[in-house]
Amino acid sequence: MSRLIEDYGLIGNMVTSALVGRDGSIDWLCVPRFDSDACFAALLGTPENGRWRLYPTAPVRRTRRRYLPGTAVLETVFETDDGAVALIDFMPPNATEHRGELIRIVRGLSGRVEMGMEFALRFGYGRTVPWVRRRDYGLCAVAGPDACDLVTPVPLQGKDMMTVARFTVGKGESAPFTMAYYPSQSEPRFIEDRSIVLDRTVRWWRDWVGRSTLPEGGKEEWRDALIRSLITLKAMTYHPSGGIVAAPTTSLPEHIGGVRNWDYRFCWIRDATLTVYALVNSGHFEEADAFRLWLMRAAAGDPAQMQIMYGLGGERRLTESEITWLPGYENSRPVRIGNGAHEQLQLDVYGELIDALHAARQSHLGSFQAAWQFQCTLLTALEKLWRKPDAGIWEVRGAARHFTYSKMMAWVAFDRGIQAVEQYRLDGPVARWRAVRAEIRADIEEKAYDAKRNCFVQSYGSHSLDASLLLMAETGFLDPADPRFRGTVEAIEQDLMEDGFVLRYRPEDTDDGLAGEEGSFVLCSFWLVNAYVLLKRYDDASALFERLLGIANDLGLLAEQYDPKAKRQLGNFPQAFSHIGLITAAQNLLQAAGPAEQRASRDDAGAAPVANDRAAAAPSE
Ligand SMILES: OC[C@H]1O[C@H](O[C@H]2O[C@H](CO)[C@@H](O)[C@H](O)[C@H]2O)[C@H](O)[C@@H](O)[C@@H]1O
Repeated sequence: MSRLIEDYGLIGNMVTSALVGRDGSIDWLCVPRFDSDACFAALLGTPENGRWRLYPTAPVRRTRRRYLPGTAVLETVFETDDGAVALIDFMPPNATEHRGELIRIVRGLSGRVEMGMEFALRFGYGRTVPWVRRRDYGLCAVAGPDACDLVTPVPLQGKDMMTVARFTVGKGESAPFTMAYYPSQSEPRFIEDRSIVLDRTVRWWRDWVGRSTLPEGGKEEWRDALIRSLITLKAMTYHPSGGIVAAPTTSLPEHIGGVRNWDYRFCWIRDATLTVYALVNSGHFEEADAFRLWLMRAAAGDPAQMQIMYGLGGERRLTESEITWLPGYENSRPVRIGNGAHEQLQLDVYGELIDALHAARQSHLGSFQAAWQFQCTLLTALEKLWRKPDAGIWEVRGAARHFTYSKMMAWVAFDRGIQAVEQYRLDGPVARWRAVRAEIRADIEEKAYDAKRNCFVQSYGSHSLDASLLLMAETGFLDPADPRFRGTVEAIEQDLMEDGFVLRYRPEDTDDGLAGEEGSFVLCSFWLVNAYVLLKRYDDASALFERLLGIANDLGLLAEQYDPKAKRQLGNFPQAFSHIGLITAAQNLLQAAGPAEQRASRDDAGAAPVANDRAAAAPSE
């Protein structure tokens, strides 16, 4: 299939999600969970790999689409010479780990439009053709552990290993379809009136959005983009356990035709904690608490065995393998499932986690006694680990090295531990932690600073830049007024910017163990917005933010990367990282003291911003 990545919209039920093309074809759906096998995999193959298409049979003159405001309900309007229809796609948020529904309603808006339907269900990532039986309500399809009903009053027919239909819809009429999936050994569930479920789903999303705390004022488009990103992050949470996926897709390429294709349908501690951070800053505490409990269960046991990522239920074995029968998006092979990164050492996750738990503590979330004991154990493990080379935030598959960002986040981990003792009178070996914190700082300042260029570098002894260094002030490691921060930002602008967007690093300068190139990394450009805010370069910050809003698709969705030459999105879609970046940058631009400034100044959440008090908080340094 050669639809652009940005031609897709996302619908979801906080257990799984689907990608709907602007032509009305659902080309990606994994059931029952985000990380289950896909039953529609045309996204990474051909229509024979499974899809569900609803379309006007006459030529479409114009297509427009939008989410119903404040919801994840997608409406696509097709205009033909015979009239116009709206296709409404959504997944009710009452799904479980075993069952869920995808609902499609075709509504006549004007004239009389003939519609076609093609339903090709292929379990097992596009390979397994189910056994399909006719029912008075539609059809029932079964293959191995999976079953699915298609419930509709529209007459269905079998053709070429698919189910097809032709029907017409006049103004004011509608044709509903429910795809209900469940384990094949159980009974199908009663299907409710679709318009009642639609109303309930719309209300559910609007109630959720209504609980957000949004910055006052600012441009309407910025606020709309922020709300869309919040909804998109919420759609990536896995309600049964509190886990959060990095993205709901696998193997959308970082370079068309290349090998940089990864499975993101798992819970990375880094991505999830940053998601929680963005949600908490927007008033959504429930997700944070659910994630904290998920984390305590996932990482329970020997801290030396803590992984950088887990399955949605906390599963540890995420063995990477290839789906050889799928040709890949625009022939970008291999299509991978599982992710070998789960076995890597990535030191930054300790800092991200302890920083997020610190932020949660400042927001007075839940019971923190268990979380505090857990953090103390992590710091004990990190005391032994922080000197080791690692795979870094970008999960390089080349040789391990001493990444500056990893060391800085180890500094953050001890720093937040010390703050917890100082500010909340928690019990911990603070003198020892202060000594480790000072040792890490000295190590970084000695080995990762290029005095000639006045900038920090990607790893000890290297001359390459890395966009993660944009966070040096936001994490509190450097004062925003430190000339070395300004120097680092300027060096990144010179070395890593292409056509106005930021690369995470230059693959030609960084042995990441992989062939080929990649696009600019969307999150990194948002980090530059935040760095500009901290440097008080507000015009540059707004201009870059606007440019970034311009690369989102018409629905406000962002993939992991963007190719500024080809002007198209790349990588898994939509990606939590990109939407986290958008939310945080919007808050930094719209609030007098946004999250970057609060984090940089280590201000207590909710309190008035104060000047950076690093010297006072870190007397031993
Ligand atoms: O580019 C190599 C690596 O790419 C993926 O990692 C990226 O996505 C992760 C999930 O969003 C994110 O946490 C990480 O920072 C990114 O570099 C992939 O998952 C890795 O297996 C791969 O080595």
